[in-house]
Amino acid sequence: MSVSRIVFTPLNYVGWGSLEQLIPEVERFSPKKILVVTDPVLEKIGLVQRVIRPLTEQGYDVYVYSDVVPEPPLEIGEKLVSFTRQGRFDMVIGVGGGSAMDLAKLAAVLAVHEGPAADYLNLTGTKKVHKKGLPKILIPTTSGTGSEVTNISVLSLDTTKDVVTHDYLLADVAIVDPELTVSVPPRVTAATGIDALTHAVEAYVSVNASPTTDGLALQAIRLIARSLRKAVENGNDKQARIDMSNGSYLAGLAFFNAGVAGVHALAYPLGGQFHIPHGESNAVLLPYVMGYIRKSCAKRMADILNALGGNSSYLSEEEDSYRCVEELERIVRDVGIPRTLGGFHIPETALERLTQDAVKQKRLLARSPLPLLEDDIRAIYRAAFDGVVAEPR
Ligand SMILES: NC(=O)c1ccc[n+]([C@@H]2O[C@H](COP(=O)([O-])OP(=O)(O)OC[C@H]3O[C@@H](n4cnc5c(N)ncnc54)[C@H](O)[C@@H]3O)[C@@H](O)[C@H]2O)c1
Ligand SMILES: [Fe+2]
Repeated sequence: MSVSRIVFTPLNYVGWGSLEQLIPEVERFSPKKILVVTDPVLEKIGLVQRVIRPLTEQGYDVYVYSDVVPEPPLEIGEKLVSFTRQGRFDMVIGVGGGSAMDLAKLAAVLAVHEGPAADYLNLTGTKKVHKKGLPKILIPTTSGTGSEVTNISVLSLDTTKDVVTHDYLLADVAIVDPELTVSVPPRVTAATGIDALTHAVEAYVSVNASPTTDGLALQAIRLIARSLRKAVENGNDKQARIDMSNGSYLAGLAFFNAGVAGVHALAYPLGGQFHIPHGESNAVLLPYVMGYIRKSCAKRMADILNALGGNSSYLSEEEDSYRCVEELERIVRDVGIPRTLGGFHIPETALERLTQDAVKQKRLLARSPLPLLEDDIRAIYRAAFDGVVAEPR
């Protein structure tokens, strides 16, 4: 019998208008000096002001740090950590997509540790996080990463990505208000939505999946399949935004506990080497990775096909796993993300380096239902370059 270790964020508010819970939650911690971590776009469009105005009106001392960039490089994380240590803040609020929330967590935790953030990286670091850090509230403005409920902070390195991860990086409070996502432009809606879908799909087929994460993942897939296209077509579609917020949140809870695997392992080098946004890197690889591994998890792929609302054969799991890959391909195409590496101007000569970097993501690869070795990874990148799903192994 296997035992699943399940961890959730202690308190989550999810729903249209849930931002109203911010003040009472901040009050619980009685902070004297609050750091808000965000990005310049959110400041420019007035979203950050909307979040912090009630705080300043209540007399809180709030400092806005808005130098976060998408797919934040380690150096930006280092700068923010130094700034947080010097600023003597006693609470951190992350407002934004995964990029801002990831840095908010990192800053809150490393504020009470010593040495550079690089020392705490999973692949190359030598130190371990051992203290909880400052209280933190995370408020997503995209429906994608699920970072508001995970214990991971992702940082971009020269050619790939690495993470700082510990349960102390979990938010004290997550506030998931779909109203904050209405302004997300279509291409970002598409990419972040496929990221969330990938979290749910990879969690469902993960070797660490459990009945708890299965329920979360399948419901996430249902909500995303029903509403992602609508949210991309019309950002003001309230029900579609609500579904996507719930879907990405549920997918976050699922993958944080079951793990993501091959799609993310192969996507990280695309982000690192070619600066492709995280969701788009996942989107372009999703059908090719799932097509390659589908025989190792055919029953589960058949379940995913059902959750996607796809056309089940009701005859053969093998046939349905194939149909599932087709359905995933269709969603990626419908939301307008390029379907081959060539669509991102990645040359054939890059495939070997991508392979060598993906091989290093052992933590992720270990959760694939089909063990993915170097030759498998090479074959999947080749398939994504050629635009033809490879024969499953
Ligand atoms: N911690 C985790 O568990 C986890 C999981 C998956 C991905 N990630 C990481 O998260 C990062 C990606 O996060 P993301 O996909 O949310 O994108 P992002 O945070 O990089 O944001 C993408 C763009 O959308 C803009 N944006 C965000 N919200 C907006 C809004 N409401 N209106 C208008 N524009 C808005 C941002 O300003 C930015 O330009 C990557 O670094 C990725 O590796 C983390
Ligand atoms: Fe992701």
